[in-house]
Amino acid sequence: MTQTILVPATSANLGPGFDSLGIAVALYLKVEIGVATDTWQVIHPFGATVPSDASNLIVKTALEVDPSIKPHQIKVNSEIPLARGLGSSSSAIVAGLILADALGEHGWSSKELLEMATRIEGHPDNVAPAIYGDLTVSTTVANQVTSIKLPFPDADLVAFIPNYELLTSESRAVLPEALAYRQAVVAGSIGNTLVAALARGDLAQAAPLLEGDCYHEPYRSKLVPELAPLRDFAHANDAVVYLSGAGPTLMMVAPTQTGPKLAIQAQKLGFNGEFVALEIDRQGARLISETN
Ligand SMILES: Nc1ncnc2c1ncn2[C@@H]1O[C@H](COP(=O)(O)OP(=O)(O)OP(=O)(O)O)[C@@H](O)[C@H]1O
Ligand SMILES: N[C@@H](CCO)C(=O)O
Repeated sequence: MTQTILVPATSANLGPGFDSLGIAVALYLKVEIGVATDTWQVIHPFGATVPSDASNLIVKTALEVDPSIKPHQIKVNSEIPLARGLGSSSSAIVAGLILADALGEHGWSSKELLEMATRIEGHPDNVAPAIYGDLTVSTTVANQVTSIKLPFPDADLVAFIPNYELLTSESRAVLPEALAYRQAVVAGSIGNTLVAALARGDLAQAAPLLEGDCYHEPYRSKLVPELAPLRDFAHANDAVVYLSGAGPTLMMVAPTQTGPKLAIQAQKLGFNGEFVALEIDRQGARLISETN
């Protein structure tokens, strides 16, 4: 029997939903569980900077939650670019948890996976949609993670994926230590109203709120100089843009049936990167077992 773990990419924040909102998109991390070996062997396409032994993030995560699992060869293929704001580290963490679940035969629930993944990643906005699929609204209160899955409204998504990396740690380092009370109240109210509009499937009301963030985009825009000109382009085409996760990917949200054409037009802007039309993944992470 062959077992393959499939985990979608994710796009977090959606503007004012900092560290809380996220969507799953149809780019996948695929991990095939191979034969048992003496030491962990990870065959992957990422080059020398990503480890191929037990210190690889996928295996490290698996061993953190179940140190008793035996070494295997695992084969990794990925459509998710690293350090671009499409949740590559969260997908790797979720894949590691499912690897430990499969090898340790634990039968963990999605909620158990969510709790472990949030503890390891530090915030639930990417790991929740990676596990559940679609749009998730999440928070942690008194060490308890709550995540609500909602259908993201009908819309087309076009990601601008720059040719440069931006590590989450670097992008968090430019954020302020504190927000003034009044500013925090406004920021929260924009996020709340966005969630209500998304829950109603009302893209027209959600669109300006997706651009209403006060928590992180004002501080991070200097790291992603394409944000302002892409917003101008988007507005001329009935679309809006938010910084995906910690960046540098920018996500355009556009009316249905317009995404592929918008991606072709936007490519002509001459930015240093690629425009990709993306679908929402409605299902989330899964383990596929096939008999040979
Ligand atoms: N499949 C993988 N296998 C091993 N390590 C990985 C894998 N995917 C990501 N990583 C590690 O995670 C790092 C990227 O994590 P980081 O949190 O900076 O960005 P991201 O998760 O892609 O973006 P964001 O969190 O903003 O959506 C990579 O540089 C690599 O070290
Ligand atoms: N909410 C996180 C996502 C990236 O891990 C951030 O914007 O820093």
